[in-house]
Amino acid sequence: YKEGAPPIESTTNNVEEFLRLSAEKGIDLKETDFQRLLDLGSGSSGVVTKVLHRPTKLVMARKIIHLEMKPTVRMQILQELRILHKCKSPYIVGFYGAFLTGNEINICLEYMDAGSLDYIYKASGRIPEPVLGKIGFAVLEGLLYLREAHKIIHRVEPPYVKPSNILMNMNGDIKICDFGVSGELINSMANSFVGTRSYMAPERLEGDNYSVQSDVWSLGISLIEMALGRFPIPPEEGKRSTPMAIFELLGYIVNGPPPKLSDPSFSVEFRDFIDNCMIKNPQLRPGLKKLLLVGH
Ligand SMILES: CCOC(=O)c1ccc2n[nH]cc2c1
Repeated sequence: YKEGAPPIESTTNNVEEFLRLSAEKGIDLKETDFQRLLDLGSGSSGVVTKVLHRPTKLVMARKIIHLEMKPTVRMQILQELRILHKCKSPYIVGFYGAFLTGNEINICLEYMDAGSLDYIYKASGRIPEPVLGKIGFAVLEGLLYLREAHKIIHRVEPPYVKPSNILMNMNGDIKICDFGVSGELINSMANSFVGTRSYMAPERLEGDNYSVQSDVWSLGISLIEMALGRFPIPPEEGKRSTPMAIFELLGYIVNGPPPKLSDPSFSVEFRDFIDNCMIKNPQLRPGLKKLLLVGH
């Protein structure tokens, strides 16, 4: 980077560039080096802001998680987040590093300038099948990478595969973020966890032990949501006078038929792919590798 050069927006090798620079010049991330540029939203796990890291002129997404926690837990969380330095995949949002400010954990991530897919589908109406195919492929590859390369299976809750956790940039890259690498972070957030258990697979809602297949269910219901432009439970929104309450919705997921993409404007192959993701019995639901084969 050169003094006075424009901020470096999102290109996929930013993280390597940053890590080279920071190693070379001994730069470590600290609060005073950041300039806030724009609020990106607050997800289930924290407030995210577009920031400029002045020393490297890199634009980043900084996620701030406020946690009242004992110093030992804080150090444990930072230690666990270091795993993210090793997560290098075209399907996983890049990680620049993390640091503490008071009672907050600051996680600095690759900035994805097209935003999250829940924002995108809400802005564009529905997402066309060819794009949904790319999304499905990217998420499956990302999950497979996390599981194979780092033995990270998504921990208990919240479900990580949902449209707000799938990000896109103007290069057309699709990456997942917010996967549960830090057990302590998840535990600390568990009681402050609010929101969308509705992406959770029926077996998880019934408290069965975690199965990796649960992410497949979450992917399926996310793809239907992006295909239809609305969360697919209850099936026909129009027929109801009142919106379904969350406990009714969870009961429906556990006891009702699985959501289906029956719209004939989608190919038979895609609808079969979705039906496979939405098989209620996790033993019968296909795994990541099988679905990646189906996809081709
Ligand atoms: C509201 C939840 O948004 C996020 O978690 C998040 C994470 C990394 C990002 N890079 N660019 C945009 C991002 C957004």
